[in-house]
Amino acid sequence: MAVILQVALDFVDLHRAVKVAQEAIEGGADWLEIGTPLIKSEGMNAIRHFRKLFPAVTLVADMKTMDAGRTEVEMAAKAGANIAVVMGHAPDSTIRECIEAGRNYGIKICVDFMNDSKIDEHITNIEKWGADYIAVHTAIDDQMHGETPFNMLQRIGSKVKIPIAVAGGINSENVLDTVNAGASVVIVGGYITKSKNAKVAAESIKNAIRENRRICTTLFKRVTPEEVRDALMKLSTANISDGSHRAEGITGLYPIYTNMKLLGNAVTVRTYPGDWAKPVEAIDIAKEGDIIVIDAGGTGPAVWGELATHSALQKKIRGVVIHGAMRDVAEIRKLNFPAFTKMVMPMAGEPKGFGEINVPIRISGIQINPGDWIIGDDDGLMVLPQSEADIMVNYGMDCLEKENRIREEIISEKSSLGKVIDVLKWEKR
Ligand SMILES: O=C([C@H](O)CO)[C@H](O)[C@H](O)COP(=O)(O)O
Repeated sequence: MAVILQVALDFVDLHRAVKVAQEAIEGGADWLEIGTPLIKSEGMNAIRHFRKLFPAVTLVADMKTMDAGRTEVEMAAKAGANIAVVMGHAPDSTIRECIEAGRNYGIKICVDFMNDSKIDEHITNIEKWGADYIAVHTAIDDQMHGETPFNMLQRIGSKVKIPIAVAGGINSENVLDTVNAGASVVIVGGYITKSKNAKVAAESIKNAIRENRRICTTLFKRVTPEEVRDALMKLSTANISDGSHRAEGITGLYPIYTNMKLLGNAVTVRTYPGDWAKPVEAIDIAKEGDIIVIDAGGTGPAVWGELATHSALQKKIRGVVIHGAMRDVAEIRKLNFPAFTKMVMPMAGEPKGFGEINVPIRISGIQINPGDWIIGDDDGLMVLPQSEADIMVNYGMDCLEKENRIREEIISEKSSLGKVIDVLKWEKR
């Protein structure tokens, strides 16, 4: 049996979901999923709308039912859905009610095991009760923490007789793994809905399956801690801030030239105003790829200049951040050495040797620990604690991907941000 491509329309706005659905169907998508966010935003009217626009397409209502199974399945069925989703975590009575109601109203039922440890012991019952599909699903939020549905799918693939659907970060690179592990329905959300061209994205999923090959993608995949540097190269400080619930960055320091990308792990220095001994010693301690982050009390005299920069370049240090002052800025610009500073002045201090290297420091209220990731660009500086960097990067990537799609919609439809995201509708009341 051919593998079915189900496109998960996880939008909050109907018009955007419709546009992606049209593109995806052109690209060969088989089923359309009215995603949970869309159902929460628009209710059953979303299903009615899609039924009218796509009369012949199988519509999946991702209700994520947890209770009142009969009522929710009846609503979805009467609105025009062909399949409704109940959670594997729901009480057994709710799952059974959904299955019964499904039979009564002529709609199929998919039991969604989202990161569910109960799945192994539950499968036999679910099949016995008459569910039509089982879904193995990794939540979007868990994907950001590096989780995937592949292990669970591998484990249960051979045990299940009814068709298995799989969801959670599926893209053109990994879709083959899901098919090889026994998935009959591949549920693809972000890879298609955030693509600049959903038709091309749907086609590449279909091609990967048909041609039994991995089609590489640089976006729409989450990173491990080892992959943080490469991913940060693609991101801006704004992406990181957005992804971390509008997290604040270091404020009051500025890049000495524009179009700069500062990226590396912090070697921290606490020194006294004008005392450049520890900053210079830190150059000998830092490794290739590091950034020296200096707290010099936010004032002059300068603790960094051209000779320090030449030394840093010898060691392939990626840049410097100074809560204090630097000098020789024209030369440092010519050397293309990324530097952020609070002040610029000609007067240097002297090397007294006070302070410490690689201790926690605070600049503008933001704590920086040795080893933290520092990213800087024209918008400012963000600090990513080492233990959370992969998660912050993954949420930042999600923001970048969403923005890419919105930008494309603005340009291709000669529209505006306000119209595309329906800003009036979402103003706070
Ligand atoms: O069902 C989904 C999620 O719970 C939000 O409603 C997604 O549609 C599903 O995970 C597929 O999306 P991607 O993981 O972005 O492919």
